Amino acid sequence: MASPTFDYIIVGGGVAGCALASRLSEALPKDSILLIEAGPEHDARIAPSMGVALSDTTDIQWNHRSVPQKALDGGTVSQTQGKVLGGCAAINYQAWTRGAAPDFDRWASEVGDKRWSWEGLLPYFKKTETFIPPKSGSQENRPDIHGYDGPITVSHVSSSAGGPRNYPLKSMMQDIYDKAGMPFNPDLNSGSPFGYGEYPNNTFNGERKWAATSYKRGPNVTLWDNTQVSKLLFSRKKVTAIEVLPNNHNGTRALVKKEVLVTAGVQNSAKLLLLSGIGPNAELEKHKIPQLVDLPVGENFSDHPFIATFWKVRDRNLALGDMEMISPEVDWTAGVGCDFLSFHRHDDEKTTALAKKTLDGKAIERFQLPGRPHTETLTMHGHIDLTGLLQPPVDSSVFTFFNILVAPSSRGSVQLSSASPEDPPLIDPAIFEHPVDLQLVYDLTRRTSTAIQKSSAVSKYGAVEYAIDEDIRNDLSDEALRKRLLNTVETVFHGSGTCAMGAVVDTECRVKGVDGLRVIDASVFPFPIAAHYQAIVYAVAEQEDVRYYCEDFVSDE
Ligand SMILES: Cc1cc2nc3c(=O)[nH]c(=O)nc-3n(C[C@H](O)[C@H](O)[C@H](O)COP(=O)(O)OP(=O)(O)OC[C@H]3O[C@@H](n4cnc5c(N)ncnc54)[C@H](O)[C@@H]3O)c2cc1C
Repeated sequence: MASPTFDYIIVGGGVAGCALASRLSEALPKDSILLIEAGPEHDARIAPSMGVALSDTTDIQWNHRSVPQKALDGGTVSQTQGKVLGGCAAINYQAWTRGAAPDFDRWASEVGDKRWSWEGLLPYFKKTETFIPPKSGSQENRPDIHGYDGPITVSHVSSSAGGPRNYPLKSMMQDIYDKAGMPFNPDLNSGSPFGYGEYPNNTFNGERKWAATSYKRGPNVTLWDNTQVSKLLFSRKKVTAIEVLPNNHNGTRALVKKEVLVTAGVQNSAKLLLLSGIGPNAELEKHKIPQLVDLPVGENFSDHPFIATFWKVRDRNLALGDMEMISPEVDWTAGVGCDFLSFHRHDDEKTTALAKKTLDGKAIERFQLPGRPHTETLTMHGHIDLTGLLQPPVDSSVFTFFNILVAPSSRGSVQLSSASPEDPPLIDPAIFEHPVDLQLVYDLTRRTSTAIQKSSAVSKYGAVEYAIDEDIRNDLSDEALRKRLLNTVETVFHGSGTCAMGAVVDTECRVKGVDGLRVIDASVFPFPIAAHYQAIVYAVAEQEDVRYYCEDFVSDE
């Protein structure tokens, strides 16, 4: 069979891939676009808000694990990703956060292009969403910074239509945040996310709103699902075709006239570039792959790891797993069982001194960047254990506190395990390797656990921490926190940076040193952003899409 030819080929039908396929097909109706996704087009488990989430191991995920982590005594963590049309947005927890304005302003100044600043990205954050403000803070919301006719419905616990969401432990949660000295923030997506606010999420009426179904594809898009791209082919330095695994789509090769957009996610975009000869010499030589261009592909990888604490309350029928799924007070199927999340900084003397002693150059500048959060907490009404190893107490209502590091200084890598495209990559998120990262997560966990002890969680509900050794229950020393860490550590799956802007791609997301190839996904973040990543990846894809059809598009560089 002759190889089919397309104007554009998009590799990876995740957040960025689906958004780009939709926008390009709308803007360039005469161009042919091939969207290739390694997983299936549909899966009935995705649409319900409580469908696939919380990192179950399923056949619509890559189910990768990290390499042994030095700071975890050789332990490993899940590094799963979505393998289905919609990518991780089909399996994620649906938190919708844009992050802090200073993070993007820093991004723009590091790459020398103000379109990546907060003001530069704001139109695209708006373009993505149909925003439904939280009822709790609507008076103080800023309508000017939200979008009202975008593909993704972004609601809040109090404003998502569908079943009631009066979680029985809600006011207790609020009391904990108050006791932790975290002020209420009426809009976590204003560019200043400090304090706690209602969980913004891309769920409405009990249904996930995600890339694959919310972004419509025009008739000029051809979809090859269940098809994994194994290699990019070049003539001199111009990309000319893609190859797929021999047993996928009859092993058909597809030729490209204009561009290939790699949107395969932070792990697989790097893997594909490396398999195609784009990467560091030493890494390619190890696998006998001829080098096309020498770029630091796969370096600069990071993730957002956490310590979880688990709490059992005295009364029953107050939390997910211990109540009817649908009751007059709460319909657990109406959305993710989470009321609040919050972001914080750590400018205390001890942390600042450690940062100054152990970080330098860009790392210390980023750490000290005013207005950039270092950590986040997220509270869930139930036993939410991502390790899958901790048993909840029988017949009890429980809640979980995630103490998350969102500004890691540690950097790891994504490398090849072999030259075979069928083998998973070697993924090293370097969790908590940097001493400042540990200090931050310990401080946050101390702060939240102390607040819980002082709050109505204990005085009214008799909360007791579980899933820890008896002898450290009241101990919040670094040693005791390390035990909690080793027991509960995972990440919230916010990988980024393996094809960083500035180092691997330019500010148009074009891969340096070759023609006709872009990477557009979470790989291009130059450093970790203090947020959950999907809203940012949508905005990156929306922003990048403008380059293709806006003829009077003028660079401000
Ligand atoms: C369990 C989990 C929970 C999360 N929770 C949240 C959350 O609550 N809020 C939030 O904002 N973010 C969350 N995230 C992160 C967020 O979803 C991702 O950062 C975001 O989806 C990344 O988008 P992307 O386009 O870079 O990649 P992806 O969405 O991962 O898309 C990549 C796509 O490419 C496909 N692909 C890969 N390799 C190939 C190949 N060789 N050929 C063809 N196709 C290929 C994949 O199958 C996938 O569909 C979560 C992630 C996970 C895994």
